[in-house]
Amino acid sequence: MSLINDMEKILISREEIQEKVQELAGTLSEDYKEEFPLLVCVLKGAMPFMSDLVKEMDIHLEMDFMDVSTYHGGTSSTGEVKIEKDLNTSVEGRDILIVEDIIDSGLTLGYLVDLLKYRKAKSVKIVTLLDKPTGRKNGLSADYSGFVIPHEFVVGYGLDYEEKYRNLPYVGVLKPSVYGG
Ligand SMILES: O=P(O)(O)OC[C@H]1O[C@H](OP(=O)(O)OP(=O)(O)O)[C@H](O)[C@@H]1O
Ligand code: HPA
Ligand SMILES: [Mg+2]
Repeated sequence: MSLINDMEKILISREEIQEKVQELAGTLSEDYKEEFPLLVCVLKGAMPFMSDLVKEMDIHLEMDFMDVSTYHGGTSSTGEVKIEKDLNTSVEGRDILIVEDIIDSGLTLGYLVDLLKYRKAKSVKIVTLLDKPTGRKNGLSADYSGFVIPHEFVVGYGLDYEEKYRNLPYVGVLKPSVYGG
């Protein structure tokens, strides 16, 4: 038994991810070489991306972690977000790079960007591995983006279905039978 048996298809292979992470890290290292950026990993999904990205960045940087949950429920989609774990570092005057696995509705990041600006960050930028523009409920866009993906629910490389599949080294779409269909 292998987890790959649960996949309908692989959208992005391990090799394609590795190549893209190196490319993004190179660009970021160039753009931030004069700064001492604070990389903010949005738990839990961005953990594998953050881990691989920082190892390819050849500049001084600081890391911190934040865990937020977004309430999409009810009839409103106001992007109300609850902070489950806050940063340990002050962002005032800092150049912040938010590291995300995916931007879908944009509500999580919309909230985070506003919060970090309110806390007087010098700059706030976003790097995301995946961008699903068809899901967007606000005008949010990433400053650095790996792959634009179609309107499908994806798992792997940090992304979960019921907390599972985050450990896959690739990004894929599950077979309908996995959802109990
Ligand atoms: O653009 P959005 O519609 O807000 O969706 C994107 C966010 O949703 C997922 O996280 P989730 O809140 O499910 O938590 P997790 O990272 O712990 O899986 C994903 O990791 C992003 O953080
Ligand atoms: N997969 C897993 N988690 C997600 C997704 C997705 O496509 N979009 C937002 N959170
Ligand atoms: Mg997340």
